[in-house]
Amino acid sequence: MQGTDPLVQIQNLDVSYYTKGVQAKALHNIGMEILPGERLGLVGESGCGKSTLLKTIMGVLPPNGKVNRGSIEMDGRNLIEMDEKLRRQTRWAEISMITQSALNALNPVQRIDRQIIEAIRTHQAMSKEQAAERVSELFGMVGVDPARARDYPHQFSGGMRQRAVIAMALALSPQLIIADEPTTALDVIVQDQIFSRLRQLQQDRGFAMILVTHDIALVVENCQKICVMYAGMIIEAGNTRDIIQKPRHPYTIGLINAVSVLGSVTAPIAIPGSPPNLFENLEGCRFAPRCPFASALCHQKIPEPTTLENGQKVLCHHWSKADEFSKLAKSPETWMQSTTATT
Ligand SMILES: Nc1ncnc2c1ncn2[C@@H]1O[C@H](COP(=O)(O)OP(=O)(O)OP(=O)(O)O)[C@@H](O)[C@H]1O
Repeated sequence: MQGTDPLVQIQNLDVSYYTKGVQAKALHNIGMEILPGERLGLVGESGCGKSTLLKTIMGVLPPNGKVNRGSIEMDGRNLIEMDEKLRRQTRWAEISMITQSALNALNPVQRIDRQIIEAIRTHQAMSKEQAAERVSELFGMVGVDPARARDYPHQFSGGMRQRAVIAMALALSPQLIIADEPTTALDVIVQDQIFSRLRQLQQDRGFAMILVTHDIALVVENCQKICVMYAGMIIEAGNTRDIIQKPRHPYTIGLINAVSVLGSVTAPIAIPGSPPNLFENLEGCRFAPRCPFASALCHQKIPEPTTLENGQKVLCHHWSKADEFSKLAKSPETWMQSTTATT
């Protein structure tokens, strides 16, 4: 079910890491909103800032990470300005996370039910018996026999462990679940099973979900909305169907062509080169050095965001030529023309 007021609204968010006094601008001017009950996919290559954005939403940035500007509003409160005690209460109870590796999320020397019972009782006044009942219910929800709840993590297969982590994320019925590459370590069949279960749970229980992945095909299958990140910025966002049918940013066009079925190209075309080093001073559009369509302006000036009639947002000086770019981008030779691509 979708309402009109956003559940979470992020505005003008800048986050940097400081290493030996040198600043890496990991997030620059991030703006996005998540409606209640919405599934939003956040895609981009490794190092583009996806994890930094999630950690900022969860309030778990490492000590050298700093929010320099912006707000994250949830239920009328700015999470960035909230004191740490209140912030801790929102974690798991209002926003929870399913991490890349279930092995990292679960304590290997503790039975799984105890871990979930402890997580529940840290936030809610509940007897051990009531919490244990809740664990059985949660196991049923994620499709694992509740009788297995007393196992240790190593007694579970990879898929079962990831289901246990999903059970933990659901334990306190949060309004937002962030899933960070939740199935990367699993084979394709188990991946499909986990995603169909997650979608079902999301529809039944109505929580909103941010799915973070480098795999745009997963977003197409699972999310109504998509945000494409590049080098710390959201360069395109909107309804998944609109963006797949009519991408307006050359980077999004490239990501789609890297998956042949989506890009309807005979063989996947990789985008040559790699994202910029964020510790360097970057001028102009951050994708310009790899973009086959970049002009002199692109190398000099960061584009202003444009919002199209369908609500699609794009950050490209030349978005109006995107149909032409899409045609040219289906040829691998086009990508070889980008001036400073390194591979
Ligand atoms: N603790 C840190 N200290 C300094 N720089 C960091 C730190 N964590 C991340 N970075 C840098 O911030 C940028 C964004 O990294 P981030 O991990 O958010 O990207 P990502 O898109 O999640 O990548 P991946 O898909 O590989 O997890 C990268 O340039 C990375 O090197």
